[in-house]
Parts: sequence; structure tokens; C-alpha cells
Amino acid sequence: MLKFFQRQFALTETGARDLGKGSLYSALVNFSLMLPVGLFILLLNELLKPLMGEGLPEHGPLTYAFLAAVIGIVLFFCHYLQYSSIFLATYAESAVRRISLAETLRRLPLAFFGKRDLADVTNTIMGDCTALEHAFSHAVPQLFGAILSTLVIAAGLLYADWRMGLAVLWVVPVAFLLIIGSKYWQNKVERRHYQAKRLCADGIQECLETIRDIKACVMKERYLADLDEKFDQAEQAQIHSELITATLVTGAQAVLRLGLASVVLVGGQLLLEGKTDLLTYLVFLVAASRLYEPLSQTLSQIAEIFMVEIPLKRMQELAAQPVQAGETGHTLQGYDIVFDRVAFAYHENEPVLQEVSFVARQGEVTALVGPSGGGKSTAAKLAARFWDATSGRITLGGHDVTAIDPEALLRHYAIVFQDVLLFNDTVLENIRLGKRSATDEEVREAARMSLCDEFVERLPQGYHTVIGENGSLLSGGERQRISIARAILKNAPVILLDEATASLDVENETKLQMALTALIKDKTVLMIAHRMRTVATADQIIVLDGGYVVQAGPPDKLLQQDGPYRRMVALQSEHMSG
Ligand SMILES: Nc1ncnc2c1ncn2[C@@H]1O[C@H](COP(=O)(O)OP(=O)(O)OP(=O)(O)O)[C@@H](O)[C@H]1O
Repeated sequence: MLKFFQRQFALTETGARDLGKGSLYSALVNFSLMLPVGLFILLLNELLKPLMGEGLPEHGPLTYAFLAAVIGIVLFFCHYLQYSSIFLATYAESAVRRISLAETLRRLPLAFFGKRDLADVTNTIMGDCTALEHAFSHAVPQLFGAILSTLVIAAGLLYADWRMGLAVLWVVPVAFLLIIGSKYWQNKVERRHYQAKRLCADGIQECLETIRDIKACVMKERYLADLDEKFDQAEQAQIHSELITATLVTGAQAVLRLGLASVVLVGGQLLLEGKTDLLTYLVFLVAASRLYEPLSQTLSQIAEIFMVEIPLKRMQELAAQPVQAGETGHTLQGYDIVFDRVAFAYHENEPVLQEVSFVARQGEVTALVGPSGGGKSTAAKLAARFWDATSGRITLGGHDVTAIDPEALLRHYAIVFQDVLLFNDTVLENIRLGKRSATDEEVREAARMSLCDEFVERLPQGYHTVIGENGSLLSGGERQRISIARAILKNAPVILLDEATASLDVENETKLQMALTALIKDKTVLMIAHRMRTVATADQIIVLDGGYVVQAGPPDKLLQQDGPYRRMVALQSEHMSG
């Protein structure tokens, strides 16, 4: 049974055991709800005795008050056990599920995030987990509990009187068949509802991310109209889904109630024919109304139980994504990066890099240049294993990067991206991200080297100013300097600079280049730049065009050749003097 729960609901062993316990306690609650009925029947039996001429009642009101109190305590404990075993265990399982999904996401290659919609991934971690949390705390154990208690009570009723037993029970399979028969239909409608909700979430996220461009292009009206349409579709899908579920559930609940009518009819007939006594008849009437209560509740949650399949599948699919693995303990021989006939494609049959071979040596600056879209950033990201090459090999210090755990590998890298990402925190903390253990003084020193001082002094609280979401209070050049400060603070042996100084004016770029010269001593530097002036002092230039290395060598040598590098330098000099 535990294996069934684990497989069916993707639970941990503890989660499956807790679901089993929760189901048993739910059944216990259902049984305990029969106790007041038993007491009532006992009381009725006593009260009927004098009327039937069977003598006086044997027990006084005190006995019944005592029994009622005991039943109250039993009910309390059963409910308490059910609550603690279901709710607390479900929340614990949910936390494990969320953490394990987040752990998977952390280890997934960036290729996954390029293919998958981020709103959808967020929805899986938050929305789907919440949906499962609700189903496993409010519906699934109750369903199994109701099945268990109904089976036991049904056996008792059939044993007591099979005719009235059948009159009580025939409605149960009919009601459930009605709901189960419509499962495919309900799931189809609910899947459409899910899809509509996901499109809404996508729309909102896209709108928030692109609000600046929407305003700049005066597209607000059109965008909001699109978003409105998505909301309307989600609303329609929700109404449709709820209508269908409500119709089916109330229909099935009405069928259940028919059972009461059939007991009245069958029992009444048996009573008239003298084939049963009044007490048994009353017992069946009361038992029927009690029996249907948990079943009726379960029916109202059956749509939720069917729906469990959808979020479960989505989560299983996410959990099954191949993660980037690798060893954490490795000894590198220096920090040379070697690209050996590397090919890569973001999408099948659309190669971005082909036959790329070069060596970025430790202690040297290797500059990647070339036309936009040539594959420079892609090559740098492959070196840091943000993606894995489709074919060929990239090594760092003689080790294939794909054999090294991505997080362990990234400890050797300090990276400054073109699109800087900052957090809504102070300048100090944003820089400290480079090295969590750095003292304030170390952070300030890195900030001074990356020329942050001059703009930080102008901020209201200096280094303690909170810079807004993604550094919204800062200019592009200022954000870039913070990112460089992080890299300086990290002081890693390999430095990747992707247009690191592109947002700076010429004067600041020159100053920063001098600071960077000190930083990059003895390190492996892979630098991407569009300004030829920036890479003029590099030890080696690699020209990438259309995914191929079209020229490689020291800048002075390349200048002597009639090739793309000389043309780019000439073009930019012309542009500057013109
Ligand atoms: N995440 C991605 N998913 C799919 N395609 C991508 C992705 N990133 C880049 N590309 C594509 O790969 C090709 C190379 O892009 P890349 O950014 O490496 O070029 P680049 O030489 O660095 O360009 P630029 O100088 O403009 O930054 C381009 O055609 C680009 O559209």
C-alpha cells in the first residue's frame, strides 16, 4: 500500500506512511461519528422498553450523561489525531517537495530556462505545490478514510439485515460511478482552465518585465486589451469548470440521498410485514444518514482529487529533468581554458558555434571579438558551463568542464555580464555578493578600485543606500561598476568580462582598465568587447563570425594581416575621427 501511495502520488516514504496514517485516522473519525448514533439508539431502546411492555429502563440519565462525555472525548481525540497526522504531515511533505524542486532547478542547465516559460516554472513550485498541499490535507486521506469506513459499516449493515443493507448501499456505487465516469471530461475542462490561468500569469509577468518598452512604444492600450482578453478567457474557463463539477457533484450527492428514501420504503415494508422490528428500522435510518455524510463530503472534493494528476505530472516532469552533474573534488593544473573543436546549438539544427578551437592562457587576456551574433557570449558561457557543448571539449586546467560540478566550477570564475543583475539591497551588500565573508573594508576597497566611490558618495546614505529593484536608482555605467567591484572582491583565477565596460564613458573606461590590469595579473581573462580600443592591449584576439573562428593571434600580428580584425579597427577609427 505504501509503495502504491509513493508511486501514485510521488511521495517520499515518510509522506506515503503519513498518508496511510491519515487515511486510517480519517476512517477512525468516521467510525467515531457513529458513536453518538449508537448512544442515541441505546437511549431510544431504553425509552421504548416501557412502551413495549419490556419493563423499566435499566440505566438512569447520569449513565447517559457519562457516556456522552466519554464519546465527546473520543471524538475530540480522533479529530485531533486526524488533524495532526494529515495537516502537519502534509505541510512537512510540501516543504520537502518545494525544497527538492528548488534544488533541481538550481542544478538544471540554463538550456532548460531558455526553453521553459519562467512563469510556468514559478507556478509549478508555488501554485502546483499549493494545489497538492490542499488536496493531500483536505481530500485524499478523507477519500481513503471514507472508503475504509464505508466498507466496514456496509459489512455490519448487511450482516444486521441484508435487505435494508442493500437499500442503504446501492446508491454508493451509483454516485461514485457517475463521478468517476465523468473524470475524463472533468480533467479535460480543468486542463483548459489550468492553461488559461497559466497564460494569464505569463501575460502579467511579461507586462511587468516589459513595462518600460510598452510605455515607450505607446502600446499600453493594446497590451492591456490583450491582457483583458486573457483574464476573460481564464474567467470563462473557471466558470465552465466549476459549473460542470458542481452539476456532477450535486447530482451524485442527490443520488446518495435517494438511499435514505429507499431505506424508508424497504424498511417500512419489512416493518409492516413484521420481518423487522422498529429499533432495527430506526438504526438503519440513522446509520444511513451518518454513512452518507463523509461520502458526500468526499464527492464534493472528488474533482480536486482527479485534478491532483495534473500538478503531479507537471512536478514529476520538472523533477525528471536531467541536471548538470559533476565531481566537486578536483585538482586543476593551472587555469588555462582550452576549446577543442567545440560546437553548440541552442536549438537543434541551428548551430551557433562550430569547430571552435582556441586556448585562453593563464596570465593572458584573450579577447573575443566579431560581429553581433557571432557567438562570443555563447563561447564565454560555455567556458563557465552555463550550457554544455553539443560536441567537442572545453577544459579548465586540463579538466573537462562537463566533469566538474557546475557550482564547484563557478568558484573559479568571476564574471561580469553585459546585463548586470542587482538586488534590492544596499550598495555594500550588492558588492559583497562576490564574497560573502568579505569585511566592509574589503568591500569598500573593491568599490574604490572599480570607481564606485565617486557615485556612491552622491547617494543619500552612501554605501548603505538601498538601490531599488535591479539597481533602478543607478545608471547603466554605475550598475556595471558595482558588478566589476563584485568580481574584484571575488578575486577568482578566471575572469570573464562580457562587455564589462561598454556602458562607461571613454575616461572612466580608461581608468577602470588600469584598475583591471592590476586585478587580472596572473589570471585567465576572457574578454568580450565591441570597442577595438578596449581589446588593443589583449595578448590574443579571437575573431568569431557566424560561429566560426575566422582569425586568431596577437593584435599587432592581426593588424598586419588583411583580415576582419584590421577591417573592424579601421572602421571604428574612421567612425571616431569622422
Ligand atoms: N539563450 C538563447 N537562446 C537561443 N538563442 C540564443 C540565446 N542566446 C543567444 N542566442 C543566439 O545565438 C547566437 C549567438 O549569440 P551570442 O550572444 O553568443 O552572440 P554575440 O557574438 O555575443 O553577440 P553580441 O555581440 O550581440 O552580444 C545569436 O544568433 C543569438 O540569437
